Amino acid sequence: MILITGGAGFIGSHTCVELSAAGEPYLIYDNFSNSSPDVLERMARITGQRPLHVEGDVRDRAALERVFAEYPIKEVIHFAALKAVGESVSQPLRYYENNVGGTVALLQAMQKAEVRSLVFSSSATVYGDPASLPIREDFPLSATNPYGRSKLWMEEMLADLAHSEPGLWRLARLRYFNPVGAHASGLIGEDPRDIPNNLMPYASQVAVGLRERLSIYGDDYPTPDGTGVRDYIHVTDLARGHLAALRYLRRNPRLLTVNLGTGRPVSVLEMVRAFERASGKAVPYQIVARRPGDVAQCWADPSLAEQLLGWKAELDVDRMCEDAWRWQSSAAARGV
Ligand SMILES: NC(=O)c1ccc[n+]([C@@H]2O[C@H](COP(=O)([O-])OP(=O)(O)OC[C@H]3O[C@@H](n4cnc5c(N)ncnc54)[C@H](O)[C@@H]3O)[C@@H](O)[C@H]2O)c1
Ligand SMILES: O=c1ccn([C@@H]2O[C@H](COP(=O)(O)OP(=O)(O)O[C@H]3O[C@H](CO)[C@H](O)[C@H](O)[C@H]3O)[C@@H](O)[C@H]2O)c(=O)[nH]1
Repeated sequence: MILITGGAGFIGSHTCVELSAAGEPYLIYDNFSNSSPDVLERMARITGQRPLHVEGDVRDRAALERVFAEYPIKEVIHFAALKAVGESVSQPLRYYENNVGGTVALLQAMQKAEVRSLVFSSSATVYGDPASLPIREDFPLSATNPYGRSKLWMEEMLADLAHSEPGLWRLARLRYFNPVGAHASGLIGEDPRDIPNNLMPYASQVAVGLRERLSIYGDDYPTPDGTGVRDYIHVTDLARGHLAALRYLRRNPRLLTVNLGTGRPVSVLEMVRAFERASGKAVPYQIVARRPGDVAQCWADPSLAEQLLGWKAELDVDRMCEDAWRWQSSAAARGV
């Protein structure tokens, strides 16, 4: 059985659905701080079975120890974290406590239970402002905000742990690029509680009429159309990457570090146009000043993941937008 921390969240719920399809048993462990138990019902409509879950916090080591004692857990996928970059700047201690503290407690509980296989959600944010593109895993790392620093520290903690008990730990550090889209059923997707920080959920809310217009943060970057360029990856492709990483770790007791991206650069304006095509709705926008801390361009060299895991992203930007739109325009996303 696989323990999925943060399994009720955006990427976690999609990964659970893929695990169900692959016949892999799992247990969701989530405190619902950024998700709702409703998602469990919607996942059941996709998989045919309500997922097993325990409500709990990853910082609560005693609760985790009970979970390891009670269920036959052999592997962990660790999604649980706070992820809003701006909020991490104003509340750094909350981010370090939740993300770093939660990961320490989880790893301690794992060590005690002799469970030594973990797939960890890292982020392309660990590359800071890359000196060249596409980004390979051996590029220099840096952090520009507390969220990014928490990811860097957790990556380093995992490396220290691997060195402390050579050959025992099976650890994957998956560096996600920009996850977007939703499940093809329209039943699960990204569900931001407040005003969305990220491009795709914001554009979706404009298209559905919840917000008046999108602000595009700068059109004077050194990019083909002046707007920021990213590597958007469909959340279902990303979810499948976790299965590939688990299977790799089952064969290889080592520390794995891979990019999960498509390798295809897409600008903000290209994304807005793709979203308009997919939704048939206009996405009115205004150009505003650059957002502090944004890099001009960021996209992956995804070849290591293909070579080691036999995984590559398959779904294109049009499909990402169609699925995001199906989710955003569904009753579930509107909370009705
Ligand atoms: N979405 C992105 O753009 C992105 C990019 C790179 C990396 N990541 C990382 O991927 C992971 C999943 O992200 P997501 O987009 O699915 O976020 P999300 O907020 O939708 O999901 C995270 C889940 O973890 C839960 N959680 C948070 N703190 C917890 C705690 N202390 N104990 C138990 N549960 C807790 C939340 O309730 C939520 O269900 C995170 O680690 C995030 O940092 C996300
Ligand atoms: O309302 C918006 C929101 C975003 N953008 C632009 O759209 C692009 C993508 O921005 P997102 O906020 O969607 O994503 P980021 O690349 O800034 O960051 C995301 O991906 C990173 C990894 O690359 C980190 O994981 C981070 O946590 C996660 O939010 C950027 O050029 C940004 O300036 C806008 O123009 N308007």
